[in-house]
Amino acid sequence: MADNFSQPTVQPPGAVFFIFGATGDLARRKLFPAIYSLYREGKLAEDFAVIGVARRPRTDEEFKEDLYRSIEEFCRYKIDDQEHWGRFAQHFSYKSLDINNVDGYHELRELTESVEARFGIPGNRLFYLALAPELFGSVSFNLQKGGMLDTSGWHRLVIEKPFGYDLQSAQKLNEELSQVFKEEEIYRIDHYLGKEMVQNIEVIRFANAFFEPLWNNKHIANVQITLSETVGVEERGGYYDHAGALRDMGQNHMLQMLTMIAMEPPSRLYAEDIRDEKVKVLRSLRPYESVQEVKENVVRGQYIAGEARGKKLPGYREEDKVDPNSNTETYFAAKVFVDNFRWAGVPFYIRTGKRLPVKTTEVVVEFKAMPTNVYLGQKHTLEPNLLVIRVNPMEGIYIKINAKKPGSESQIQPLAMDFCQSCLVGINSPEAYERLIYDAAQGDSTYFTRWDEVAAAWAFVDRIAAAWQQNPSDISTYPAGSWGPKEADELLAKDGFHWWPVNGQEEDNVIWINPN
Ligand SMILES: NC(=O)C1=CN([C@@H]2O[C@H](COP(=O)(O)OP(=O)(O)OC[C@H]3O[C@@H](n4cnc5c(N)ncnc54)[C@H](OP(=O)(O)O)[C@@H]3O)[C@@H](O)[C@H]2O)C=CC1
Ligand SMILES: O=C1O[C@H](COP(=O)(O)O)[C@@H](O)[C@H](O)[C@H]1O
Repeated sequence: MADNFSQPTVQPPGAVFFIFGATGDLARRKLFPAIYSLYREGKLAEDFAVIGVARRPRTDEEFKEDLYRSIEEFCRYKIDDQEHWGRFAQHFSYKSLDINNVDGYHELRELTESVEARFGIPGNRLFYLALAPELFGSVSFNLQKGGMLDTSGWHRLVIEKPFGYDLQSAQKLNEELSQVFKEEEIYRIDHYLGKEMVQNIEVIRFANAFFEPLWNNKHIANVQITLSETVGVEERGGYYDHAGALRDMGQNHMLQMLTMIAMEPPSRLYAEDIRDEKVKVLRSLRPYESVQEVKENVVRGQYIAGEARGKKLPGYREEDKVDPNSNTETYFAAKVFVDNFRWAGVPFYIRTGKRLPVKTTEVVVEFKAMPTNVYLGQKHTLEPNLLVIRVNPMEGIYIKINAKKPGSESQIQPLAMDFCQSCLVGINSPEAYERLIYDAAQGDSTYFTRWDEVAAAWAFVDRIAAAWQQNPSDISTYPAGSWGPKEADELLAKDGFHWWPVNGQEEDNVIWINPN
């Protein structure tokens, strides 16, 4: 079955990939495995090289040992052919460098020129900054001063989130970067945009006559976007305690998913056309005008000690590198409106949190009730139709409809017609970072965020953060392993709705039709 999904491979032009932060967590868990998967699938030819950069001393051999371990542990492909591994690993070298030290870049340049000559690479350079954001400005200036951009090939800068802490700091960062790189050379990562099913939202919407005519306020009652995680803050307490759920997930992944659901069809499938439509959605978000409006529409919470799957879990304030008096939110839910013709009056409910019962990312589109329920006389309340897009870790879509219960006179039964993509593709579904690294090497910026999108998202989020700042300790709590503060349920109940159980759980009355 998996063959149905295979497609011809186009290899990007030869380039050197610089991983700044090559000894860090992101490189180890995501970037090296993604590069290996691309190579395994023939999506990288032999004319590429990777230069890892960080301060720690490493010989090339030690670096390759780190690489090997990272792939063994985190890659969806296992290393099963040592000769093939040798061919892959020869493309990697390491340079120990403090990125604030401009003199070191001359040595980096010499190393780069030698690998370019060795692999026949025509001066194309992709700089991936897997670094703390405070270093982004400095590394770009030093790349320029150190002569790393003096080549006839292209230069691209790939930067990780968070892009700033608020609109003001994001603007400052953007000004620094734009002194060295043009907007079209900057690839701002939001790894959710690299996820198969997030990209599929576009196709489901614009390639199906079933959905697009109904995709508006006449037919849709509400949209729910859930990004729930079972993990706590793990080793990232220092970063997270400063950021919180709103900045860590809300400003980027959640609003980006919302734009994919709400945007108008682009005139062509070009990066700028799609990004133009997305930014219009962000500009149409209704801003909260007062602290009171934020309180009425946005819920924040922090997990306290609890239990999941028989395991006791600590509260957020007991986590490593977290302030024991912290008021940082580990959960938020919001009611958001997109004030345009298509969506006027339709609430978008978004929620995310750490230490929730299930790891899932899911979009539920709830359709309005039929104009008249002709079955009412027979005491039937009709369930609303749902379109559910499962993003992560299960991938697929299902639609929930009402049908006659077989054999009964007129009893009505909800049916969920389920297309489980991950059941078909299994482990062959590419990781988001594979797609994004490949796209950046191809020069395709469709699934990267443009500066005006980032700025509009910060402008929206900053108002919430500012209102919270007025009353930092006004935060609800929820036991680790639960579905978050009860206020998040009340947010929907006030409008006559409820959160749909993720993965269709707890819905005993539904018959599932799953052809897999
Ligand atoms: N880890 C993750 O899952 C995710 C991370 N991110 C973002 O990715 C970026 C990197 O995160 P992560 O890998 O977790 O961070 P780590 O702290 O694990 O790694 C940071 C890296 O930066 C290097 N470094 C720090 N200072 C310097 C310096 N002055 N000169 C050269 N290298 C330096 C470190 O190496 P050394 O100490 O050897 O110098 C290390 O390789 C951050 O922006 C983070 O927010 C985003 C999403 C998810
Ligand atoms: O960007 C981030 O995303 C992860 C969740 O990503 P997923 O692909 O596993 O759903 C989150 O854990 C992390 O806090 C955040 O920085």
